[in-house]
Amino acid sequence: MDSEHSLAEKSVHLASSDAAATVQQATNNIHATATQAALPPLTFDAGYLPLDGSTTTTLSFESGIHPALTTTEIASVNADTADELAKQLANQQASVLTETLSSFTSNRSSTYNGSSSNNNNNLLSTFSSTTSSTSRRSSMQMSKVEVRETLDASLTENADGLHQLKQYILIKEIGKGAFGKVHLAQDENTNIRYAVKEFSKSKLRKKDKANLFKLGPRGRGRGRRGPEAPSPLTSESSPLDLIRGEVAILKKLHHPNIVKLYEVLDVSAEDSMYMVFEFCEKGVLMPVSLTEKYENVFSDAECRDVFQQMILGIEYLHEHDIIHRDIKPDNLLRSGDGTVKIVDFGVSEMFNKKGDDLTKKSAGSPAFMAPELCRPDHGEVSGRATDVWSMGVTLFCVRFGTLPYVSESILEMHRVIREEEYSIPNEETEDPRFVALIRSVLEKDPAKRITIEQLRTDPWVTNDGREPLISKDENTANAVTEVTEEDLRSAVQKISSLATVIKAIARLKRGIKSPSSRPISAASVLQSFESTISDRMQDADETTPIATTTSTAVLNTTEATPAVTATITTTTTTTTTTTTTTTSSTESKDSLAGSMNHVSLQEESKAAVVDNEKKSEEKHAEEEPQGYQVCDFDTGMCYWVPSKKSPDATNASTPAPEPAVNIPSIKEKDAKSEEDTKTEETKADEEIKDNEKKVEEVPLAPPVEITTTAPVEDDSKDGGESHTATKNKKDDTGAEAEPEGYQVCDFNTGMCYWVPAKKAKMDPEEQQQQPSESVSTILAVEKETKKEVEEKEVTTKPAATSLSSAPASGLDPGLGKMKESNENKEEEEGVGAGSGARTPVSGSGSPAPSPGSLNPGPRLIGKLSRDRLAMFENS
Ligand SMILES: Nc1ncnc2c1ncn2[C@@H]1O[C@H](COP(=O)(O)OP(=O)(O)OP(=O)(O)O)[C@@H](O)[C@H]1O
Repeated sequence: MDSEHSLAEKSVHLASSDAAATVQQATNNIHATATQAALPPLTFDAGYLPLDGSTTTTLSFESGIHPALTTTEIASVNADTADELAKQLANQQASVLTETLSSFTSNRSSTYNGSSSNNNNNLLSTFSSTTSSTSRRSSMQMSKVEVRETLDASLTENADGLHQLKQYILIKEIGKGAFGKVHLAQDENTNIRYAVKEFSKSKLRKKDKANLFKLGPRGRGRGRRGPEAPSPLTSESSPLDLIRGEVAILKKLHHPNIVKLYEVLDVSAEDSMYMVFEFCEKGVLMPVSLTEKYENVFSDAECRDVFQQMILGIEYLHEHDIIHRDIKPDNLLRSGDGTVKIVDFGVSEMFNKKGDDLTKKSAGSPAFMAPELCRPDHGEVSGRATDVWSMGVTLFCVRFGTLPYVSESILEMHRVIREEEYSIPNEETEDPRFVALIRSVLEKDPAKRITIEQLRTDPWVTNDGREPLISKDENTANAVTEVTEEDLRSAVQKISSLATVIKAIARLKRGIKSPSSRPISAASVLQSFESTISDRMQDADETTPIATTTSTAVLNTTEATPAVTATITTTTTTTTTTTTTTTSSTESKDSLAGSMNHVSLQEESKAAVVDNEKKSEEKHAEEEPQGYQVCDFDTGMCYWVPSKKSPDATNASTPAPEPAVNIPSIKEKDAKSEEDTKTEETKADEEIKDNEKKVEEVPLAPPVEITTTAPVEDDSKDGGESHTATKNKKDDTGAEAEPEGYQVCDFNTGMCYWVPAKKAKMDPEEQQQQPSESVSTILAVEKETKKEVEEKEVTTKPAATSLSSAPASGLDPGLGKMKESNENKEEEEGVGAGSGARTPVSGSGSPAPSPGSLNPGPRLIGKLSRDRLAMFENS
């Protein structure tokens, strides 16, 4: 076992193999022993004991290896509890186990508290002491578990004829979800039981496609939100992407009231994927029916206990900017000790901006949906308030066995929820505090609805202070605070303005430390960035695999060894490397956790980076086609602009720009004298100022007369006939409308162009989501020498002409229909890759009309100054 796992190991010298077997047995049965009255206040899942029959065995408490090993409440496991456990185990080796457990526990605690320098975040054991609601409320410390993802799992049949997935023996079906069955499974090594949820990949794909049409590029797919939100599947996508969003959320959450996810398995040869969850043996809180009353309702005290746990779980989620959006009794399971577990994050949404919870999406089950969501065009609503409403409906159900609002059709249900009042059964005999609480939770006006914060001190919830909840700090203490790949990804994902994206890149290039002062590896940022780009582009077309190529070209990414990637920090990253391999991604993640205080690049790594860069440049020179990509971040469209040397450059007469990859390497930079740099900077500043002046001179809404032979969608009847359209229409008020078109920028050169375009049809929701960035906010990366700038201008202008045939449909993120029609056009017109000077690498399905067939084409807008860059950074 490698050193990373050493903390979690403990060698135990046992007198005999019999003793070893005893300990094995005892450990396997810890969970049962504890829960089945032998040790009521303490339960913990067994450790993994790979016994070899000898006199020495190893206790492996490592969740990274074995999913059973999840710490739930380390803090409460101390020498005493271990001692107590040992007594109960009643075997001759108990003291050994006791010692082992306590020593392991103290090790873990110190690691958890950050005092260990080892990067052992994923090495955790499973101990919990949560059986009574008091203990549940009093100790919420949990630690992280690394969720394993296996892409090549296989489903086999064991000797008993049972299906087996890795070590999980599928015992029986315990439920059915929308995408497949849920199985009770048992780990053949530890006998610990799990709920293994099966997903049909084909069903997920169908849903993914359906949502693609329904919701547009940002609202699509199961678990589509925040970091690691799945892209529409391409032939190259991992099937895991289908559930990536849900997995990403669950990975971040470590709370007793949130179901624990241990593993995600993809059986590549079959239609199934599996998520391995902690088993909640008491099942759903209660069945809910639209028509029948559930008779076995909860007592007042039980309701309080359940509701308190819901508050804690939801508070924890909201604190981490996650909105569940489907709270209902069906999604509240109970473990053996009665702990409520919130499950099913399939429609949950993770907000990337702290405090932001505004959502436009309607999700969840109609009967539990808040009134503000029960409108076809409800605009942005507070996700937190909608979760509170659903909690209220759930509480109503568990208390009265019925729903507050019932209707047979969804539309009517929406109307009833919006407009009608519910009645509380036997209100007169009900606890007035409960009635008051229900009324404040089921308040139709979200602004007046009680908040989670207020629920904490509600008289019924706390039973007039006699049963207080643990403090918010304690409840949310186990925050996932370190910067992870996911965080970065999400940060970039939510960056909607072109300026912000450029700013991020500019910062990266200039090696400015992130505002949070956290060391973020260049690789991570670049990788996040490229994911965003590729995600957006894949939004535009799920049929063309583009991610890797595109990101590589845009960001001048090259392969880096994991070791190098892991040590890069922002201070000196400049043009260092990134990688798209899984290995380096992991390494990079580790580096984030492990290098929190580093601000400079170590010499060793620097040399490695330079070396690597050189190698990769050589490699790219051989492999990469010459050219560069320009991207419009508002639409997510990117285009490949071949350079002179490019094999794609069919329009050889048009001088193409140099590949936009000439950001000075560290090596080059180091070689320049400071003086040279200063002179260059001064020159560049002057040039930038000039350009800025040009930017200001460019009218934001230039009236453009467009003559085109390309069929414009609205005028499709005209076929390929030539016609003229005035793009700048006046709106109702007579004001000059925004120019129609889009910006493309080459981030390496900092050059931006305005490309007039035909009117895009856009889903109104999407249209609102799409940022509209004014031209004046375009900024450029500095540090170009005057010469370089001049060269760029000279060389890029012709390219701009070639770009004039950029498909206007690139504006349209509505995708589905547009894509179809574009594909048809492409066939009809015989236009495609290689037919023009530029090929849309996004594979958006947009045609690449022949040069000159569209509008006058992009115009150079210019660059922004350092001042403006600084202004963005300060804002
Ligand atoms: N972790 C678990 N422990 C025990 N039983 C579970 C667990 N997860 C699911 N189940 C059982 O399986 C049933 C179906 O669960 P599942 O979450 O798949 O249903 P669903 O709400 O339709 O979800 P989805 O829409 O995501 O498929 C649940 O009602 C419950 O009985």
